[in-house]
Amino acid sequence: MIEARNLTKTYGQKTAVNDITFTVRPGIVTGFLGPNGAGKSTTMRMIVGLDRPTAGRVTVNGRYYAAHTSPLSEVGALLDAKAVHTGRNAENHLLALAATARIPKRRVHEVIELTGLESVARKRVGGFSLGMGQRLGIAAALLGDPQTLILDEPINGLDPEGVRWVRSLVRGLAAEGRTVLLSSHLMSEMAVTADHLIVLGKGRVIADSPVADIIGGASLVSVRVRSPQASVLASTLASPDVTITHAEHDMLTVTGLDPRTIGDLAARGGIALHELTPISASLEEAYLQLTNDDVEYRTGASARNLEVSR
Ligand SMILES: Nc1ncnc2c1ncn2[C@@H]1O[C@H](COP(=O)(O)OP(=O)(O)OP(=O)(O)O)[C@@H](O)[C@H]1O
Repeated sequence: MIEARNLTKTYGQKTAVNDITFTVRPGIVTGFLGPNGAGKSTTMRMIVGLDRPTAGRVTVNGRYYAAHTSPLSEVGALLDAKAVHTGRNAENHLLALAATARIPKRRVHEVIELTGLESVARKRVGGFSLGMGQRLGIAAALLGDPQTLILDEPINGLDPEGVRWVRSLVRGLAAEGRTVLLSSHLMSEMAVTADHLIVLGKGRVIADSPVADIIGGASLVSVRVRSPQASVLASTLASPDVTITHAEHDMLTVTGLDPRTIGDLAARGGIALHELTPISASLEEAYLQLTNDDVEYRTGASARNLEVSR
């Protein structure tokens, strides 16, 4: 369990993390989200003692990271996959890490196998692709067989097979009762990997809820309506705040009215309905609604008009 209480970090005038309190529980995957610069990496670094809080505290299983007798066996972290000695080969990198933490050599070979690095284990890390570097970072995080895992953008650079592998790995680790904190900007992946989300915005916690609640809390995106009199229905529903797309000859997609109002207006006009389906928001849409006021670095209006899949 990771417990942050009134955790704050300032760099000069900049408040990167602003008085945040949260608990990351064992047995589930907790996603850590937020726009660029929201404070996720700073928080993760404070959890593993790489940054000292300006105020407040964060503990893992009731103790500060540094107070654990064998920190690598308590907490495994992937924070910056590039932070390795590029001249070493992967196996030697892991052997060196294992030696400092009195972890047996056998475990190095286990994590190499677990992360699919067998064929490149004797290759220089400097020549690794982004994806292989990520796998090596995950191997290092797993080395001490820790109860708690903190993975900052672990799927960055991974191919679809690698992404799926990380998903089943973290879900498996959580199912074993471990605590897993995972950050990613890929919402579609978070939606299928995480059970719970903590969302930061400008250094504050703006949501701390199960994934389903965050999606459920977003406003309805649209309603799919089928009617043999679709054109008549479209004129009945038309108003300045309503957008209607005539997708197929008998199907409309309506934005700006809820299903009940559409049903009532159709009944009043004597129009038969064959389907009335609310289309709920995807996690990406829910996330964008949630963080709308907390985006520090905006790319322009087009960033809000992402084509989303559901
Ligand atoms: N060492 C530092 N010195 C000064 N400012 C810093 C330092 N580290 C982080 N910051 C600032 O603190 C804020 C939070 O940064 P942080 O890297 O924690 O955000 P993040 O949520 O991880 O972002 P991203 O998604 O881009 O990785 C940013 O405004 C960043 O510029």
